[in-house]
Amino acid sequence: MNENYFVKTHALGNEYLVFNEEKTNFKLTQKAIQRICNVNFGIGSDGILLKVPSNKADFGLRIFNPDGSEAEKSGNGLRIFCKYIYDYGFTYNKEFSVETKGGIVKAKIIEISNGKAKIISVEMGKANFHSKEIPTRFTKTEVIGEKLNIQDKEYEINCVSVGNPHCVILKKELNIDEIKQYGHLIETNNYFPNRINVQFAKVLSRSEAEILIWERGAGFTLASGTSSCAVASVLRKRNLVDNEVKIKMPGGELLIEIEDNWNVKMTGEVRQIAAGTLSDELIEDLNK
Ligand SMILES: N[C@H](CCC[C@H](N)C(=O)O)C(=O)O
Repeated sequence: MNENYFVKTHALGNEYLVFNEEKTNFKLTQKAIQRICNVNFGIGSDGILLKVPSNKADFGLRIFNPDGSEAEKSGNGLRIFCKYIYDYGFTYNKEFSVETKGGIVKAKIIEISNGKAKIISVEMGKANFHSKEIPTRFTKTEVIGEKLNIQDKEYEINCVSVGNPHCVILKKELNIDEIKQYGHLIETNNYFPNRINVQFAKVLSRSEAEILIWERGAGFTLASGTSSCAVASVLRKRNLVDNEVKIKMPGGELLIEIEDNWNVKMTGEVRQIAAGTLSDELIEDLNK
């Protein structure tokens, strides 16, 4: 593998660039991440995944949002990373563990097509509703059905961590303009010290929900794995769904399974878009 080699892969239209820390000769500073993720001055991406060493799991992963902030976890990012690990021969096993800042997860390659991983499932860990641990500044132990005023709107919010923080709002109808207008205001609201990912969710049945996503540090995205896990957990907590929930997003669908002890499992597709090498000129600019 060349120096500064990257792979660009999408999971339901949520795209990430994967780099191997051992093979990069530039520093992934906040400015470098913003530049690489910018479609005009860089490659363009919803985030960056960096393969790093781990002494607790088979592989280590760091996840960066396009604004340069670091995320504890990413569901689509994890499936994309696992595909990279399998496709590029870092392991021949179909099951392995990955350490993220938001905990260690177990991944399983479920379907292989032409020798490449296509469907992957990840045991994402436990959904955590404890408001301080999410974290939120609400004084109640759990933030389920709490009121949050944002300008002219009064939202009823439900907060959960699946390794990273989420704020789920149940809706009768989903409106893209509304999440684009209010998403950032909720993300950066004073109640959320580490900012927060935001979802609007419409329940379709006991086994299906449709969602829109506003991601912390990224904005409106077509799909999000941890968002799907967060919504399914909140809907289960409110007893609006059963243990298996199909989450429909603008970019596609994920299957989320919630065990009675709040262990969350996510299964879905991943497809590679391109692979290549960053140019010397870009590296020169990144190292400036
Ligand atoms: N923006 C998220 C990380 C990416 C999550 C998303 N892309 C996913 O698939 O889970 C955060 O700051 O927590």
